[in-house]
Amino acid sequence: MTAGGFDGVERRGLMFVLSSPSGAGKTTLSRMLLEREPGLKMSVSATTRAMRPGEVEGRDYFFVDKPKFEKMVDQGELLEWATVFDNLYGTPRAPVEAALSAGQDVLFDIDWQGTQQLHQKASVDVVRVFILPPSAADLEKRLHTRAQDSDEVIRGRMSRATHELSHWAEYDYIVVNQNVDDAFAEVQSILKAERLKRERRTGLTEFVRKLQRQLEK
Ligand SMILES: Nc1ncnc2c1ncn2[C@@H]1O[C@H](COP(=O)(O)OP(=O)(O)OP(=O)(O)O)[C@@H](O)[C@H]1O
Ligand SMILES: Nc1nc2c(ncn2[C@@H]2O[C@H](COP(=O)(O)O)[C@@H](O)[C@H]2O)c(=O)[nH]1
Repeated sequence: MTAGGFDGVERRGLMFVLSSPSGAGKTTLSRMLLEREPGLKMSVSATTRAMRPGEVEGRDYFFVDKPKFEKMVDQGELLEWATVFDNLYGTPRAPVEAALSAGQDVLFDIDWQGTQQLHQKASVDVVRVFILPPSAADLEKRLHTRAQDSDEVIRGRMSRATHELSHWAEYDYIVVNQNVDDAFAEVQSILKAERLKRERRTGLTEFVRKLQRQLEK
């Protein structure tokens, strides 16, 4: 099955990826997108990282231990996976394939390594968006304001930010998340435009043929 737009033209589902240095705002923007964009489903990752206060099993992540994660890798259950900040993270394959074949678009909050793997597997269906913080000071402030990681973890994430940033040019779109509403509007516009791309819209040929038949009458 394929997704249908407001105009009823069928199209292939897409994989919408948000990446950024930790704390730039991917989770915030993802939640806003999911609230306001019907037809978009979040890919919930598996991770060996410890659960943060307020996180919910199966909503934020599937929290698994290392042997379980390694078994998922061995059995080909992950579409992509990577080591990030000394923990393992990966995308369960089955829910993504089920959502795409049910005509939904899928949203991913994954790092540059996972994005490269997804792009290698399904390049035309992957839309890559990189979120930048307005400044290093803002990034650090956001990690502290979130108040979910220790100072040591925050220091580690800040020191990895330069490396994460170095991958910005591998992305299709770059959004600076200064004001969250402005950044959201930009991300939403990207999704809307990508949904309209001719090559995804498998129903266009039939739609235009029908129009032509009507015009010939
Ligand atoms: N434009 C913004 N202005 C101020 N604060 C923001 C903005 N966007 C997000 N935040 C806040 O910054 C903190 C980090 O945001 P968020 O958790 O969305 O980042 P993230 O990129 O998902 O991080 P991680 O990669 O570690 O999961 C949160 O407390 C969030 O509310
Ligand atoms: N390659 C993947 N990266 C992932 C996945 N799920 C999350 N992530 C990235 O990990 C870091 C840290 O996340 P946090 O929740 O511990 O703050 C962040 O950059 C995420 O985008 C995944 O399945 N694959």
